[in-house]
Amino acid sequence: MFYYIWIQGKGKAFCAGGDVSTVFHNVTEGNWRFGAKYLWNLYTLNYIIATFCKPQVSILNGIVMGGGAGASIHGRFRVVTENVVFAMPETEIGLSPDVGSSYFLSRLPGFFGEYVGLTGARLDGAEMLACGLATHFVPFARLTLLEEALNKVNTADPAIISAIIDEFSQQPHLREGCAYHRLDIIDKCFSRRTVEEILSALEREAANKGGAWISKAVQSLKKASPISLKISLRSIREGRLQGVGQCLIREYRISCHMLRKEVSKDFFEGCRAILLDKDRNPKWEPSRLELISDQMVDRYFPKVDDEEWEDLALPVRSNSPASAMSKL
Ligand SMILES: CC(C)(COP(=O)(O)OP(=O)(O)OC[C@H]1O[C@@H](n2cnc3c(N)ncnc32)[C@H](O)[C@@H]1OP(=O)(O)O)[C@@H](O)C(=O)NCCC(=O)NCCSC(=O)/C=C/c1ccc(O)cc1
Repeated sequence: MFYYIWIQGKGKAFCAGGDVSTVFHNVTEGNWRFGAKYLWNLYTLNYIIATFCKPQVSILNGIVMGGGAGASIHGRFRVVTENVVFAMPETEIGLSPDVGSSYFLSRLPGFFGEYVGLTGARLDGAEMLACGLATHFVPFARLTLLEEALNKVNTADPAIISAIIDEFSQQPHLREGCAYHRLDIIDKCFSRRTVEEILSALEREAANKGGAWISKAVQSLKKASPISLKISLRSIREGRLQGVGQCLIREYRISCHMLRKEVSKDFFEGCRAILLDKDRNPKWEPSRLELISDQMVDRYFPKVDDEEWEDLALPVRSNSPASAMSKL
């Protein structure tokens, strides 16, 4: 029996999100509940990981996006290598960052979580470690030795596991020009109340000889679904004051409203443009931030008004030790 959990992907991607194309086909054939059921199971799993009594060691050594983040970041130890590419790209496909990310993004320093969640920026291992998404950086070449060392002690004691991972860890170099070097600018821009104000603040910084990452952030915000951006900002902001369970419940309601195409069909347009037809030219509706009222955004947050719909009912985790809760 193992007293800790080791979780690692096979191939180049740990997980590049859920299988969005399958959900797309089911829902376009009128079966939105297929997607809702999938997310119910997924978010329940995220909650179990986030509150599990055994320490989980997640190895992030490839593309980790969306669903992959939910399977790994809630674990007690997040070990990254030089091969990791991390992103929460949901606003690019008309969704909103989910899998409990409104919890872990809102815990990052300053307003870095808003930056990552709204722009879908890709982070490398050094940046993940600097911001706290990762707990350790271990070179890929040393992973097998690390696994062997952990197997040898086979313990549930987080202090011992941490000390062993430390032995294999390195301090990576934070890339010149990476966004994390300019937390001051990120805080100044991403602390604004609305997406419109965030975008204007970034554009002013870009005009003021800002770094390449600022222009990229502006481009990403302009390319993303406007309604997804507004929903996502509100979701991450609400997440700051909530536990991981409440965050998942809110995210479940948002995702179900999106699957039901109640206010906007952007999720389907995003999947079409990015994953299926691959023209990378989504036609968002509403097409601009100014066309989206607070009342339209409000509609994504309450329970779904449908007799057959059930809210997310997370398992009771009263036996979890304090060390198992709130990893970030
Ligand atoms: C960086 C990637 C992961 C790899 O890039 P690449 O190395 O240049 O490779 P490709 O882009 O050619 O992708 C390889 C194949 O994987 C497919 N793919 C690549 N991500 C995916 C993918 N999430 N799904 C379903 N095929 C994919 C992609 O379409 C392509 O298919 P094919 O041309 O048939 O080989 C790139 O594909 C990428 O950015 N993908 C989008 C990642 C993404 O936005 N993920 C979604 C996060 S949101 C999420 O998970 C929500 C799930 C959800 C679940 C249930 C619901 O009810 C509602 C929502």
